[in-house]
Amino acid sequence: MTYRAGWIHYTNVAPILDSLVLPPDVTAITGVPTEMNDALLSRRVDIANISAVEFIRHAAVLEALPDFSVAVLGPVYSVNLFHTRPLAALERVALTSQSAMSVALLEVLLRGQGLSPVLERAEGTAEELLAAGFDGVLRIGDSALREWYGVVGPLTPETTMTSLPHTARGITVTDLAEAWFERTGHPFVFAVWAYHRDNPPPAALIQAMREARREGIGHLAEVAARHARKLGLPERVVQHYLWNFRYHLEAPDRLGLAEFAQLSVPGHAPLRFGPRPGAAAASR
Ligand SMILES: C=C(O[C@@H]1C=C(C(=O)O)C=C[C@H]1O)C(=O)O
Repeated sequence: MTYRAGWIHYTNVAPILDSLVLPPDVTAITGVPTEMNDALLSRRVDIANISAVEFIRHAAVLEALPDFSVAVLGPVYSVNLFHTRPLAALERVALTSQSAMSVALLEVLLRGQGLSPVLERAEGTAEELLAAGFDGVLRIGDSALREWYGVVGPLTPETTMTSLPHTARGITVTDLAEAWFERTGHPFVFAVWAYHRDNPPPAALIQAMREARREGIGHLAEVAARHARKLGLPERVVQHYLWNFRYHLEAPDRLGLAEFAQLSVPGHAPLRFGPRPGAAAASR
């Protein structure tokens, strides 16, 4: 039987997905996070890199690969709240319909500070929505990275990604993963590779994904150069953006995930992960 994968193919997963050679009998479709979340939950696909909050919400039926994540420790650059007033004064915030995870993170961060602006779904660029009367706009993925750089860039030979300002031209960019780090000291996990517990992926697919990730990370400069051209961003920006991700769901990432799970879905079912690489061989 064919095993169906659903990939969120933002630039941040390029180091895993770009060199992936699917084994025979595995097919793949692509889409934005909310589409892939739905596709997995309604079983239109069998495995997907989904918003981690959906994995938490459906922990009773889902399991995740033990060593794959889209996570960061500190800024992520592509999950941004663009705002024209201080956070405490926000009244009306536009949310993208592409995202589940970042919306949940924004809610946790706002609630943690006792803030409750009106949150509304609305599509458009940050500058369009700010001009349309929103005082905050949440954006994710490639367009958020581009818009961030458009507001706070350009890099000069003397500056680095981390030294760029947070405010320029009257717009402040709050990087939600950086805000999470400041609050918790932990990484933030945006996505995990999840599947229904009764339908785990074939070993050949997991193996192919691990090989693809090794290849991608080993050739990060080339991956970054290719995507920089597509995005219309300097290579330096995309290279920094990509090396900054944590793709292996390591112990610190799991800590961050568990902490977020407790805050966002109190009383959730235990989070389950498939066997770690080499676990079967080691226990024989
Ligand atoms: C960091 C990002 O992570 C993505 C954000 C997601 C979400 O907000 O629901 C889901 C999957 C992640 O790969 C990003 O795309 O900017």
